[in-house]
Amino acid sequence: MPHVLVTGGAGYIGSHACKVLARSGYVPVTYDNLSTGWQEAVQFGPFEKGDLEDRARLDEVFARYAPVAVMHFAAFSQVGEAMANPGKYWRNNVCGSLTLIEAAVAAGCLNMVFSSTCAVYGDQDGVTLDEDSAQAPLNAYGASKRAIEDMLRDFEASHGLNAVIFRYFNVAGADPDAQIGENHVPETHLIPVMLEAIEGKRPALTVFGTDYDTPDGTCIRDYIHVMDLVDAHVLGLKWLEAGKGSGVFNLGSGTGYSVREVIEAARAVTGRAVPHEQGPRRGGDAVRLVSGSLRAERELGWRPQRSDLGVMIADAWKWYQRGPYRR
Ligand SMILES: NC(=O)c1ccc[n+]([C@@H]2O[C@H](COP(=O)([O-])OP(=O)(O)OC[C@H]3O[C@@H](n4cnc5c(N)ncnc54)[C@H](O)[C@@H]3O)[C@@H](O)[C@H]2O)c1
Ligand SMILES: O=c1ccn([C@@H]2O[C@H](COP(=O)(O)OP(=O)(O)O[C@H]3O[C@H](CO)[C@H](O)[C@H](O)[C@H]3O)[C@@H](O)[C@H]2O)c(=O)[nH]1
Repeated sequence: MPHVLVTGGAGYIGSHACKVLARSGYVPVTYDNLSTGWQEAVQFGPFEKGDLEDRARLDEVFARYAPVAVMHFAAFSQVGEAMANPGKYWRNNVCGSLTLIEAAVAAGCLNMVFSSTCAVYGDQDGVTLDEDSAQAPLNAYGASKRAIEDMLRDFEASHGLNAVIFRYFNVAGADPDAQIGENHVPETHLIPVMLEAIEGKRPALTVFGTDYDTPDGTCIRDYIHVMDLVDAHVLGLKWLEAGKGSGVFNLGSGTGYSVREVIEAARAVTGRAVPHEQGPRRGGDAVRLVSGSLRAERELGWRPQRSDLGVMIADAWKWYQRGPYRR
């Protein structure tokens, strides 16, 4: 069976990708330094511990498995942390990706699926975003991802590297079997933070800003189920294997929900109130990020199945109740 090198395969999205790759006839080889990931999440193929910046280790792993492609998830990805410590983001995300890309090209592995983000767009004043929207990242995280996109284009021009770039909106939910799920320490993402507040693991959810120019004053995001997202990755891999070249695709549901609407949906799904309080705006947050593109559906044949807000929260809740991985 063909091998796929999955950087960040011990993390939230990467581990779900490994599950879907394994059932699609590939052997996912996880390459991860466990900085934010979990060895317990690596259940669907071999694990190679290593850092993106360790070129010798990468060369060894490419030589050992001769992967047909790389799925590159490994990165730091918290907006708040990127505002406080931009150097950490430029070094890990950009320098790490450069080392990986050079190693892939040297090994003759010229297909890459890359995790980018809607944070490359920044705030576009209430516009729904398609792949050609202007880019103005508001933080070092989004800027680091935009730089990697540029890097991939340069390596395509000079070395024939083909890249499918996916710009994710807000990824949510968990494996419906609850075998794997989202587990960040500390957790910063809205839905798992809400579930922690419901369970009393934190006193309350702080709503970051209630004075935005939106119908209820809170930020609007487009949530996409992690299983739908990783299904798109397998389609992207097949696109590359079919020799269709590089492409950029938004991955979102096209529907925006405010923070208050997500809180209400969590109450409806769990039957429990979400303890919450109003707080100041969080630096680096865009007001509204919603995908306005059907390119992935049109060109890849992608059909999201589980990206209803209630289903995403129900799957995250089921995983949360099973009990997350522990350090
Ligand atoms: N979660 C979201 O909503 C979201 C949205 C847009 C984009 N993304 C992107 O998706 C990707 C995966 O995000 P996630 O939520 O699964 O994050 P995660 O933190 O759960 O997973 C990232 C994984 O990468 C590993 N890693 C980080 N730096 C590494 C390095 N230098 N060498 C080796 N391994 C390293 C971590 O240990 C972790 O297992 C990231 O690139 C992120 O920017 C996520
Ligand atoms: O405790 C919290 C956590 C979040 N929020 C709000 O909930 C919304 C979603 O916040 P998340 O932290 O869950 O997600 P982000 O939109 O900040 O970030 C996500 O989208 C980004 C693009 O903007 C990046 O791609 C990032 O990796 C991905 O997690 C935001 O309006 C945020 O202000 C709160 O009010 N309280």
